[in-house]
Amino acid sequence: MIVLGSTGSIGVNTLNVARKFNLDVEVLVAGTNIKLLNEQIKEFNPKKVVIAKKEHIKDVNHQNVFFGESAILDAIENSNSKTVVNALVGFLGLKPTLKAIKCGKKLALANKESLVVAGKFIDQTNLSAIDSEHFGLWYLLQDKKVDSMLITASGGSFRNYDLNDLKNVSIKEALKHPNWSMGNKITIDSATMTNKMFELLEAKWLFNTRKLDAIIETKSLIHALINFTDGSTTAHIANASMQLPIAYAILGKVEEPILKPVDLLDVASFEFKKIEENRYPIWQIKDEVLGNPDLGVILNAANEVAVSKFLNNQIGFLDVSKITLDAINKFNKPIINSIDDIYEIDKEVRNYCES
Ligand SMILES: NC(=O)C1=CN([C@@H]2O[C@H](COP(=O)(O)OP(=O)(O)OC[C@H]3O[C@@H](n4cnc5c(N)ncnc54)[C@H](OP(=O)(O)O)[C@@H]3O)[C@@H](O)[C@H]2O)C=CC1
Ligand SMILES: CC(=O)[C@@H](O)[C@H](O)COP(=O)(O)O
Ligand SMILES: [Mn+2]
Repeated sequence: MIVLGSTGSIGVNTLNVARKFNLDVEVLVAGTNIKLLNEQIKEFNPKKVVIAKKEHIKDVNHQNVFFGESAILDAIENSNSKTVVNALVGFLGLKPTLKAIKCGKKLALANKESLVVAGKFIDQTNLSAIDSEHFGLWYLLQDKKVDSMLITASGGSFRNYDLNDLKNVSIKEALKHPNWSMGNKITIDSATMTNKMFELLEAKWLFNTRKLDAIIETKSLIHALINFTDGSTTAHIANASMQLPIAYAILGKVEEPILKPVDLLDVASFEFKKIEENRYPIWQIKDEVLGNPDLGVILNAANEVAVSKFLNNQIGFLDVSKITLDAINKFNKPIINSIDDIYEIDKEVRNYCES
């Protein structure tokens, strides 16, 4: 298989699954963590490696190293592998998603931004999503009439902070997720609840319904619930590890043990909470965004600019949601008829939010 983003949180978990099931790794794609990449090269012996920057090529212990976006696309096109795992973060993942689909590859898609911005143009015939909540929904779906679907949120790094303190929180505090170990960008998305907004859009495209909502479950052990028309509700419960969703997305069927089952006596109790708009201002636009999923490209572009500014110490935590809400207010009627429209609007929104 090809692993895009092999040095990230999902990438490393993907290679853990590859090790466990003895899967062949033909191409590794990484950004700037060359030390970890070199360890991965040594263990998995890929035929080709792609990195972000030309100046790092000399540090990579491999004969066949390329760099940049077009090299990622070429690597997908010229590979023998049937499966591509896209664990890149952000808008950068969209072109590789489209290329993998065009080349007829099976796509294990962690890069949720691809669906957020371009869900209506993404052919899902050979696609499996790598996201704990959507894996949960997929696992729960059975041949019964579904009324609605619920995904859960942890509440993020600041779920217990006094609201008055949110103005001055540090980057270090924001990166302390209560339950999951993930990359920086998604950890901030989780703290603002934008990750859950993305996941509602992701679910809309994956399951073709708008009867969707999210609630907080503080232990991240219940990932998804389905309300069936008959009045029953089922819940997907699993320990917080991405190895289960990744294994299913790559292998389709898994009969070996992957995780230890949750010990409910040990857990003792669950706590559920409403997602409040005063703590998570982004939640004000939930219905608007679900009602018009084309807003996903605006939401994503503004959020990427804002999160990057926050992580570079240029703005405060509360400004992240402010920038995103302002962009949604400004670009509230996007006209999107093609993938090219998406690249154009993405650029326009980024320019607006940067200025
Ligand atoms: N982490 C999780 O548990 C979950 C993540 N997701 C989604 O999966 C995706 C990945 O998340 P996560 O693994 O946490 O993110 P990380 O930040 O941990 O990893 C991102 C990966 O992309 C690589 N990368 C970044 N920029 C470039 C570039 N220009 N060229 C090539 N490679 C690049 C990074 O390389 P390097 O580090 O070497 O610079 C790294 O390997 C996101 O879309 C996220 O929303 C979804 C559900 C759960
Ligand atoms: C592991 C995973 O799927 C993440 O998307 C996770 O859900 C993020 O945590 P939050 O529930 O805090 O957004
Ligand atoms: Mn998730």
